[in-house]
Amino acid sequence: MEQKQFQAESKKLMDMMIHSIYTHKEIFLRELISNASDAIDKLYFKSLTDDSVGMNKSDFKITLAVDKDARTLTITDNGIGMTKAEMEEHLGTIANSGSLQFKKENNLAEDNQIIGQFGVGFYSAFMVSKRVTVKSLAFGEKQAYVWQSEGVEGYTMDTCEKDTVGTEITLELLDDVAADAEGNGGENYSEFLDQYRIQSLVKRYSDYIRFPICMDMTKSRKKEDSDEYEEYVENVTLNSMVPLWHKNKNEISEEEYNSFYKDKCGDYTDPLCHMHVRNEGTITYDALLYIPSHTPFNYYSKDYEKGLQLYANGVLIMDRCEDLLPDYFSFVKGLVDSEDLSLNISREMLQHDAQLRQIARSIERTIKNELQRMMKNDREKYEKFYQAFGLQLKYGIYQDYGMHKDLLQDLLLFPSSKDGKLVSLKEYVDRMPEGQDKIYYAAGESIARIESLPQTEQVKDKGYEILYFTENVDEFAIRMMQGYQEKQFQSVLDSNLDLESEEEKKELEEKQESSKDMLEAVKKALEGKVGNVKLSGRLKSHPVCLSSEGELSMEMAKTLNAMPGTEGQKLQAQTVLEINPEHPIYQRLMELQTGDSAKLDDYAKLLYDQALLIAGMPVEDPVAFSNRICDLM
Ligand SMILES: Nc1ncnc2c1ncn2[C@@H]1O[C@H](COP(=O)(O)OP(=O)(O)OP(=O)(O)O)[C@@H](O)[C@H]1O
Repeated sequence: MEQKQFQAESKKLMDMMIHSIYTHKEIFLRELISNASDAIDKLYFKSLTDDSVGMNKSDFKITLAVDKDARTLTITDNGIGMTKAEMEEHLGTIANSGSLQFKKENNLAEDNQIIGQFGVGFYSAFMVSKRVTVKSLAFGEKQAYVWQSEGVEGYTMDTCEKDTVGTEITLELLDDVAADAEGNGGENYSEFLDQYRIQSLVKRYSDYIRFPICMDMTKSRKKEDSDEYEEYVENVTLNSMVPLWHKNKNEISEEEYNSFYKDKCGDYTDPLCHMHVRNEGTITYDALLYIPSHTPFNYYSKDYEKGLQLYANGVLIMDRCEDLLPDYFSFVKGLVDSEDLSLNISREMLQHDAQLRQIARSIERTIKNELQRMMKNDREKYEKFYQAFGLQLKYGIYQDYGMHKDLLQDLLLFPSSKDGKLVSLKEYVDRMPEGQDKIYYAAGESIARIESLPQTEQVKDKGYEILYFTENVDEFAIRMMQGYQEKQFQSVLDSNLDLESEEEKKELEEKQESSKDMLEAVKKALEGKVGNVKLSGRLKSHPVCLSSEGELSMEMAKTLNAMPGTEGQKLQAQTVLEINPEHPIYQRLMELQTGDSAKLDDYAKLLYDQALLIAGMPVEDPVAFSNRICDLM
């Protein structure tokens, strides 16, 4: 059988290369600067073993120049240059990367800084140019060559004058295209002649190229001893070169960390803390992570977008890589830089999610450890963090059927009945008195509201601490956790609290039996509003209280019923009206049961409404409630 080669229609391929690979035209500058940086790296590498290069690291630079009249942008480097053959091979052949070849030939380690690998980036220049001219003098050569192309039709090559080693690429920008009547389809290429636009593109994509990227910028200043202004030209280095995260931690001041955060993450206040990580395990990456000191205004809304910036070898790949952060740590800001990423050809995406997942897992651990350290060593700071983002951690526990509870449960804090301070679950369990085997909590609108609930009295009298759940998600979250350190959570608003002694229970049962008819009559009067009416062993000063039975508590039902889309299908907690047998009202009810059943009805309804009000719930018929009170008065 005959072996055949695949054929490629090179014009079509080139057209696809130019118009289909990249989403944003502006990245052409990133690609050409990366090529210039690679060329310099190659010559620098040579200079380490070859004295004839005659250059120091500080001599290398990339220059950008704009000529508005000629509509050209020129990118010049004093790197290794290209020979005639190399120009033909690398610029005349799609997907032929001289940089990849160089890495292979020189056995460069994986962590070298050379960026190019696919052999396509150069062609992005044609997204914005009608003609591209490359003049180059290769190191060690006497003759320079010029390569010129207008895109798909091919290229020309010739000798040219060039005295210095390196490459100069001139882009003749395309003409602007006016938008149609609806404002669609317009293209503005002139923006790439604007010095500030170029400056911002360099800052955005190429800030950490390790050689200076310089440009003459026209600025304006006040003339000395005059109110007039004059223009002057200043050669400005546009990039910061050394990424902050590549510096040694002990060389970076708090101030530097903070101003980097404010600059990059668009916050006007200092962050609460930073994490500077260098990971050298199976996957190598650097990360600079921050926790803001306040909740962003849109944080708990759909508009908030989580994510970290992602760099590959100091070149920006993605502005917001969502996959690097789990939702429960979505408040974290910052960046990750890795040499180990498999990029796709446009450098806009990653090839293998596995690497990203590995980095994300490691980052998750870092954040958790940092928060735990803060909780232990700087409680005040942690509580500040918790005020801002604690709610998100609770959502995290509730999410995914409680899958993340082990990771997050020790980061939770709740206000407590003990001293009004926030307490962690571990602290709660560690200080539980002997005999207590459950974690008690009470859910309600506010701490003040919960503290006034009659049901809390008995638990406090026992010397047990109560966690106050004031946020809607609290009770849902702990239901997902089921328990903590083998201790069950127990709502003090549950009707089966079971805190009485055997003797007390017996006494209550007897009384319950003898009050059966009255309790039955009260239940009947309430017309199905409560599932049960019973005598209570836990009430002290209050005549009645409302508690619930079963999985769904009253607070949970309230939350679920407030959700959009639940109209017309309200959930109902199984409620129990508890009556205090030690209160004078009990005696009165017993009397009425045998005497005036109409009055008993009224009293039952009144007591139920009172119980609702104490529980922080609205009475169903306020007018009827008010009329009944007036009748009594
Ligand atoms: N300024 C330059 N100086 C020297 N050689 C260059 C220059 N620009 C491009 N080259 C050569 O042309 C080759 C092709 O460049 P191109 O940008 O298309 O791909 P690449 O940089 O190798 O890979 P990638 O597509 O990943 O960026 C480079 O590998 C390099 O050998």
